[in-house]
Amino acid sequence: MLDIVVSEFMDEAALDGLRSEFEVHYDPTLADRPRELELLVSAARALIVRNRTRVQGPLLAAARRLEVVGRLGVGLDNIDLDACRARGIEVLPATGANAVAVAEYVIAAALVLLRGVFAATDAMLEGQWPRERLVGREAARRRMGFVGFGSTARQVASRAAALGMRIAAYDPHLPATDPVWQGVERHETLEGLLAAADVLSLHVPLTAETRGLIDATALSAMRPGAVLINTSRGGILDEAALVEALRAGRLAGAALDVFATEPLDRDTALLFDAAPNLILTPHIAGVTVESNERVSAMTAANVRKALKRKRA
Ligand SMILES: O=C(O)[C@H](O)COP(=O)(O)O
Repeated sequence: MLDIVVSEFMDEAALDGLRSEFEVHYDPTLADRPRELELLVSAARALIVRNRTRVQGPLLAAARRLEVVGRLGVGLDNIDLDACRARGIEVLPATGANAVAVAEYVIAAALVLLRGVFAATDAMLEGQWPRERLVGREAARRRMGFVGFGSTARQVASRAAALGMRIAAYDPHLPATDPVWQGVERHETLEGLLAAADVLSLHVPLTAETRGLIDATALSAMRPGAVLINTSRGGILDEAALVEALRAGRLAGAALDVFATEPLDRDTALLFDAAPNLILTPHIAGVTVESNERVSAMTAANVRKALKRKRA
């Protein structure tokens, strides 16, 4: 009898651990074949996903034996949490396991965007020597602003502080008395943070409260010449308004790892085409060799424990 279906990529060692105790069906392309996935999940006690599998509507309706969803990551916006709760299906994210990977991505992006020297190879091979055009900015003493100051943002902040950056954040869900605010400029309003940050990094989940949070008005409230990094979720940022701010030169650059539609649809690709100083990556900030091992091991352990507990 099938115990666990894994519909997106997962580390082999963690899979082998699960296979030693359970019947596992692993196919990292299943997220793109929802009908087949529904059929498989109808017999399974557990489902392990990343961010592409829509654990909602028809999939949940088909999943009659489902007891546990293991999430190889932290974002839960692809999962209908209310429906899972109502059915008694546990949803288990890999909390914290990819935070270092995201933090290193954000720091790298901040340095690349501020310095602006790392796209000169083509010009140099053409015989140019564009030194004056490539005089960039230092991170030290600039202000890194965080929208959302949870554990991933704090991993970024400690690294940014080590570079000599000032740390500022807006997080209405963290009480002012929380010790994490020590040494951090705490902003009561989003507008206050936007006006202060030289580098703005987004670290909030996609919820009804955060959808469209960084819209045209928010972007126009940012410091002229600031740069923006989004590793949270695409729906939080108005992509068209960002491109407009980049083209107008109000913002100096952006790095986007997450998008309203993933992979990019044709219209979004056209929108982003040739936008100045825009770095695009395919939802990979949280995925490194090491984080994939940690996330997979944590998820395997979470699912194993839940299945054993439920059987007992
Ligand atoms: O939510 C997350 O942690 C990110 O989406 C990365 O995880 P994923 O690759 O599993 O989506």
